[in-house]
Amino acid sequence: MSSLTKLLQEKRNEPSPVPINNKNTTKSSPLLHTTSRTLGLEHDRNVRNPTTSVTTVTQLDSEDDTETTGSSTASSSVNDKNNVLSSSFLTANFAHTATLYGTSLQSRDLHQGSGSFIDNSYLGSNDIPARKSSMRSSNSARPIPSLSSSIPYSVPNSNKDASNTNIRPMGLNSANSSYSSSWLEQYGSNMPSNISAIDSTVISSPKVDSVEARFVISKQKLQKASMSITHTTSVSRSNSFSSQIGSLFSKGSRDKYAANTATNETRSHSSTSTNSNSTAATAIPKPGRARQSSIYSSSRQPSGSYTENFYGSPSSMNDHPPSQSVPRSHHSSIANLRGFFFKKSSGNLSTSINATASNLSNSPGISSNISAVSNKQPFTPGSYNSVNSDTIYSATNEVSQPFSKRYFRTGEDLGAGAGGSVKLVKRLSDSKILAVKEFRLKFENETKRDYVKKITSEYCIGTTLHHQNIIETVEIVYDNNRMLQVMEYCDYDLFAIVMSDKMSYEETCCCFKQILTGVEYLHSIGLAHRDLKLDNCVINSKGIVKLIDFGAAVVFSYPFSKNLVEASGIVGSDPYLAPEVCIFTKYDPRPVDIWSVAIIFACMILKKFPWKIPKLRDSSFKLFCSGRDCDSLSSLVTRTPNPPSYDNISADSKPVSSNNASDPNNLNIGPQRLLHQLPEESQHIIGRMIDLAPACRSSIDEVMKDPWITSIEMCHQVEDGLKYKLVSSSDHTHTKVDQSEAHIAGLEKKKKKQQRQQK
Ligand SMILES: Nc1ncnc2c1ncn2[C@@H]1O[C@H](COP(=O)(O)OP(=O)(O)OP(=O)(O)O)[C@@H](O)[C@H]1O
Repeated sequence: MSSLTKLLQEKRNEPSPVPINNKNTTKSSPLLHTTSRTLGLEHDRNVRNPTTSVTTVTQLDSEDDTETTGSSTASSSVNDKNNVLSSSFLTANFAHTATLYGTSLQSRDLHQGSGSFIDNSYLGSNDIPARKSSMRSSNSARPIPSLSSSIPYSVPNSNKDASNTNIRPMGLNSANSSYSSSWLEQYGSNMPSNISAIDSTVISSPKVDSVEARFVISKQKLQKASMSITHTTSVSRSNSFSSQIGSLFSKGSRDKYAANTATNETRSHSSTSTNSNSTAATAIPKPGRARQSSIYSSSRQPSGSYTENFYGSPSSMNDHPPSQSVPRSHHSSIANLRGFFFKKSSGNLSTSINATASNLSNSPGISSNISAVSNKQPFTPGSYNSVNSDTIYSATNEVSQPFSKRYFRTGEDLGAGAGGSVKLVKRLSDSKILAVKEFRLKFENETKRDYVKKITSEYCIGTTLHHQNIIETVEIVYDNNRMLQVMEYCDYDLFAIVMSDKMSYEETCCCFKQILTGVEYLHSIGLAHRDLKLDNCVINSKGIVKLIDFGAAVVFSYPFSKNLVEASGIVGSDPYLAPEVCIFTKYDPRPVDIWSVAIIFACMILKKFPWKIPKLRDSSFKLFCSGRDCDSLSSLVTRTPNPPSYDNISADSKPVSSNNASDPNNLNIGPQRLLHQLPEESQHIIGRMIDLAPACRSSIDEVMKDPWITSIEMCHQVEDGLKYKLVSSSDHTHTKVDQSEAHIAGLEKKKKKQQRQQK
């Protein structure tokens, strides 16, 4: 399969048919700074059987092969629907995600076609039929090049086998482009008639069900003293909730940040119940699943004997699976895990990794009972009455007692998603309130291997990460045929706080910077989250934001290696997805995180999504892509580090609003479409973070060095002996909402109640 790297190389060797802004060609991308080197190719454990692959997702229907923005021409006029904007650009993107969930392609199509996710008013009327058609036929479509292959990375022997393209030296230009130009073919279509405004009104969180367990993470010594956790009951939300809650944010909230800043000063001190009537919408379009879980997709990886070997041998987690079962076994998730830890860690860490792996594989019944237990097994309050409970990981020494003797479930659900459900529990020893994630059971159509990979990845990551902006895992237990992850509890979902519409601008910036700090930590250790969204940020009573849900996290770099391990699959939630995820089979996951965090910031400011999905069928996104002196999304996404036009946005060069679509200063098209709605001081770095080209996108290090980011006062904790001391910012306080609305589940309950009352 061709790759983005190859595509870029191809572009460099051939004159670009469309002028591209190359003003600052000397500026180097953080992704491109490393020296060229030949890589030892590693097998891609994610290579699918082409006959069954659904997670590759990079198949485009012939109708979708081109994607043209119609940028820099009057054809991108917002007001003239007769102007031609290449429908190839419009349609090329949507097909990718649609194929992700394997058999869900059609269901997703139908789902979207029903308007449950993309309301008809959001899309051009001409888009919907075309999209349906394309999606349904995408199974027979040609594969799309991977982002990683088009990105400027060196891809030795990349034209030999797609399986060899998932690891590339970070920052190298590629060669040997075999990228098919067919998908760049252009064909026109009429502009949708209703694309004049960013009209996404739904903060939704499609399920994150794609997971690549690329590594095993060993436990580290918990060095921090336990953080104080507020003992507060709460209700839950999950991404499924947020996906259902629909139009939580009013359309009219655009440009409200200034007003909110003024009015929220007083409101932010409120700890009373949230008056969400103004923000909770009645219409609740339910977004479709953003993607199919690569881990859930049996086609994503070969199944069969490897699974049996995995379970059959306690040490098999650290062994390469049989090559005949997993042709790319040497780069299997287990191998990845080994590499990650053995290289990075001392003997202590390696030992603990092995112990973790052994514990998992030796856990009674974990192999034999996975399939036997019903996914609908009831989980009643106080039901931790296990007769068979093994502690796999614990940050404390209080594991002599069975799990059921040490915890009591309060009955409160905190949330549920693709990975499982999260409950509120009380630790009996100190009455501390904690959260317990009960990993889901294996799906019927899921292989044991895929299931264990999913579980292993998430809980191992949880035990490894230690940072104030990352949720702390207290214990991992195998109890009653289920994996349980005990975590610190946070009182609020950031989603719920944003929903309250009480956040001050300074508070928003603080949360934004805390999220960035968490991402900085993740990226510094070679991990990418891949599902960053409001739903996956919780905040404690002290105003400390923590990232949760590492079910989609991947290793992109192993210790002492400069090779980039590319991620694959459309993983994440539609509105937060970076465009390259929807186009290429493989991509660098770091810029994906950066993009998602920028979308989070935009959501916090605008109280709505800029677009519902980063595909050209989404009129708002199409307009965002337009006006860039480039006529195709593929060209935009595969650009080398040539600073985009909006890169130079400043107070001096701020464009003047115009209604003329051909006017480069038209705020309705191009990056200004979104950026002009954001605070001026944020526009530069946010613009860099949502650069369509991942190679040009700011790295987390660049983001953290941005003058505006640096100036943000961020609440944080500092070590004070064995404890942590809160350092609160002086320019804001953190919003507290009533516990009945602190989590999405509470908002959902309220919404259902309102619906009942309306009937
Ligand atoms: N430590 C925590 N404290 C408070 N609430 C939490 C905590 N962990 C999870 N939650 C709540 O539970 C919900 C589900 O958690 P999580 O996202 O880990 O589940 P999931 O099944 O992996 O979801 P997804 O479908 O996004 O993968 C979260 O959205 C959040 O509301």
